[in-house]
Amino acid sequence: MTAVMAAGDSGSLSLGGLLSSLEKARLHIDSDEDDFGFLAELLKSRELQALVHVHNKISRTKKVCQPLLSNAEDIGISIMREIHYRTIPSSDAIELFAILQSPHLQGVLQAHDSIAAKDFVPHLPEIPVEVDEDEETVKIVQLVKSNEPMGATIKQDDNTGAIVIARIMHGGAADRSGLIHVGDEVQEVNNLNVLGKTPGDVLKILMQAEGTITFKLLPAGSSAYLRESKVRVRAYFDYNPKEDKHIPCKEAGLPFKKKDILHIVTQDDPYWWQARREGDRNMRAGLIPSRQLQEKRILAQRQDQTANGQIAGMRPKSPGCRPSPKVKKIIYDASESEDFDREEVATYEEVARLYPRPGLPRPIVLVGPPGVGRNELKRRLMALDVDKFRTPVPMTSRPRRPGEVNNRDYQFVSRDELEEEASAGTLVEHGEYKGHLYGTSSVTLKSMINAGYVVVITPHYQALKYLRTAEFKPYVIYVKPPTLAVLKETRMAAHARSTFDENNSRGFTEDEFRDMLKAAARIEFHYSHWFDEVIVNDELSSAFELMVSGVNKVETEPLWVPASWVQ
Ligand SMILES: Nc1ncnc2c1ncn2[C@@H]1O[C@H](COP(=O)(O)OP(=O)(O)OP(=O)(O)O)[C@@H](O)[C@H]1O
Repeated sequence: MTAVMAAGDSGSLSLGGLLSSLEKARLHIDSDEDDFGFLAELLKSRELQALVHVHNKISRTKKVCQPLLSNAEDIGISIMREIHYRTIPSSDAIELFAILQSPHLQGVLQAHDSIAAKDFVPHLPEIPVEVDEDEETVKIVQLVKSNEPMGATIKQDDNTGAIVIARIMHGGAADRSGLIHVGDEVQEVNNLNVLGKTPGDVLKILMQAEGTITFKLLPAGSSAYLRESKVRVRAYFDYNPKEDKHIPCKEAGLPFKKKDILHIVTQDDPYWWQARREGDRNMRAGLIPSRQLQEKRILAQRQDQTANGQIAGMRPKSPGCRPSPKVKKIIYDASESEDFDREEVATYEEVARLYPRPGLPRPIVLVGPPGVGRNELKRRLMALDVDKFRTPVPMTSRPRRPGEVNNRDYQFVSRDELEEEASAGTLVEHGEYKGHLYGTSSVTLKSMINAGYVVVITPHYQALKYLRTAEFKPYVIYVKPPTLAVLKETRMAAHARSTFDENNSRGFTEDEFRDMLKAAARIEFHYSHWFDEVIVNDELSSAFELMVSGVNKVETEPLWVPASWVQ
């Protein structure tokens, strides 16, 4: 039996006409009465009539119901952002903001995007088909060749040598036709038998073909179709398929940059996932290396680099070689080698949108190399609104100095108390300096967050491992030093005080600037995947402005965070 399928048939159906043709045919065809009875019942059934009614209604509508995009929700957010940054928004803009912010409209936009991305197909059980052993069911599929790639890849079946569909790209022409599935065997292309041909031969035929291309396909045994997953990930590396020797089809690859949010459409293949860049209007998915493949690649690359000594400078120094600590304040008690002990292979992180929670602001965490200006930025931010921004007072075991006030400058506690807190794991960071312990209590931090303050902290970068949790949901800003030349110029012009000098009595030395840049390189190498924002602290006023707009963004916009923080 040959079933001819054509996408987009919009002709109206008449069940009455079909029924009378069936009655007429009954007299001439020698067939089982039961079969005729079954068909007649089906054509008379109310369910089928209702379906046909809906079909006819839709097909009579002049407008073609095709989604123009699948990122309406993102566009809504961009408009809200645009309105938010207007100094004096018009009343219409304010009204639009309120409409876009309403959960109902956001739900509608989300539903629209799911439908546009075909993220709605229910899992139906397979319909058992009884096929005559000698008879093969083939399907004829026609696709119109255009500038857009076909959205399918082919390969030669290892066992049978037949040409089969290897992959269907989500949202591509083949996928949209709904008629081609992974595993379908290609028998003919434009009436040319492809039996015994290689995938290369078939590609040549396809390249030479013009207009409509007709495929004769033998459907795969299982018609497992693709269902889009809802997984979003943040990529932690740059990817260019053109430079990837191993990708099955370079044209089908999806290039992306570190920190891009990707919508993973399928993870069926252990090595090659299909994804779209979030917010990309192009509904066609592309191939990207799976987490498993990328982890293997990174580990192999690191082994090579280590063997060639390329990352030797990044490796932990032996204790004997470590320079004596110069940091004035808290010396965090984790050694540099901790970076390596806990090192993970950063490939993708599953993310979800976290909407601002009124009365429960996210803490702002400033990290960066010592001396870069985190405390200066924090001080300026706190001065903007003393009732809104707070910073926890650190604890110390050192005796109170004249003029110091308990709970303002430090919480003065005994060494035993601090040690107990540290071993109970209730400190987000702690360290020892000149024989005295210092630490920041996670209890204080939590109570400030729960009281509705925007907490601003400047912990040691290694504390990120303990802070970046669902409990605190921090927004991490990395304060990056500018180039050596700009560092020297800006700090000298501002008579900046060296934080490496205990008394803050002198400016930074050239060596200290160089140390700052070295520390920055190390922090970026190990922790950059955790930064929500990077601010280069060159001109203090512009760095501060960037920080203020980052802080505003956290309060007003849904932002991507690890998926586990949202569940
Ligand atoms: N962009 C800048 N231009 C000029 N001077 C700056 C700039 N940023 C910071 N400074 C100055 O540099 C000095 C060190 O800054 P700050 O105390 O904020 O460093 P820090 O990152 O908190 O260091 P540490 O982590 O060692 O405490 C201060 O005198 C500060 O005013």
